[in-house]
Amino acid sequence: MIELKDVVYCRLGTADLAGAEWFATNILGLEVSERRRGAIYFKSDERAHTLCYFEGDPADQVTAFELGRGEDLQTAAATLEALGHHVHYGTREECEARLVREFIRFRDPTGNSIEFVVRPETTGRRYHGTRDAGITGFSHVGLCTTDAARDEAFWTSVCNARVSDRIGDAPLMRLGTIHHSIALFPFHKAGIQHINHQVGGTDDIQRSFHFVSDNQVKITFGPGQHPTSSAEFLYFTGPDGMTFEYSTGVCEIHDEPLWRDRQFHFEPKGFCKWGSAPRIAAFDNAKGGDGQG
Ligand SMILES: O=C/C=C/C(C(=O)O)=C(/O)C(=O)O
Ligand SMILES: [Fe+2]
Repeated sequence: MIELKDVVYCRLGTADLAGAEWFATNILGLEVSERRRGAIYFKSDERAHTLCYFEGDPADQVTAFELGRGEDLQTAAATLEALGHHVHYGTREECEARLVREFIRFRDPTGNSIEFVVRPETTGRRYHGTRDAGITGFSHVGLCTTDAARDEAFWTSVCNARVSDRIGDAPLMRLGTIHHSIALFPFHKAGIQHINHQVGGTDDIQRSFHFVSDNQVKITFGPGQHPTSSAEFLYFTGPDGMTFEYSTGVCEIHDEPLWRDRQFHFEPKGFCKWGSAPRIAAFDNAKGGDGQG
């Protein structure tokens, strides 16, 4: 079993690095932690970085998870190779570019590019956003899946994820006590479906709703409240069509052996307690939106 501790960063290719920086700082509210040739690193909490935009193909999207120790990485690589995954071992320069000690990269069964990393850098210095979005940290990713049952089995049997709830066939899975760190949404191709940052409270969701709309950024869902995690949320569209989510109040699961995953219906009520309908492609089967994400 590959023991994942947490989701640690996303890397997104873009043809417009300056535009991505403008959005990440002025709209999303992240802090630039470092600039390198062809790449900009962003902080959202005490970690050295939780998002990196780099000059490249917007289809080049990576999600990284932290493993405990170097030995775990070797074992994980052997497990993945035995299952037929091609495993790339990060070179010294690639590790340096990710601020990690070691990493491997492979594709999950859908084809999502995943990195397992050891010893990602932290700063011990709190994050200070360009605008006061109230961000408390990077928290989870939604990944597209072309076969939810197959990919759920990968994340829960090969890795240590546990299903907290399902919406239709879409599992929301935890790695620690937070309700979910990974969610899988059925879609016809691989990709990051959304990137979540937690914010301090309802005020931040409401203030961002007005701020984001006033800045002509497309809101695709919310404000609303998820019946699954109880989190209040707002989704909006960033560079290259990426969906970003702010949420607050995600529930934690502490009664681990007793928790039973719940089944929610894949329709608007399964997504929002307040009646907001999603306009996000991978939520489109929910019949609530126009499929634009
Ligand atoms: O509507 C589905 C999403 C549910 C949740 C949640 O319960 O918090 C998410 O954050 C998500 O996967 O986007
Ligand atoms: Fe989410």
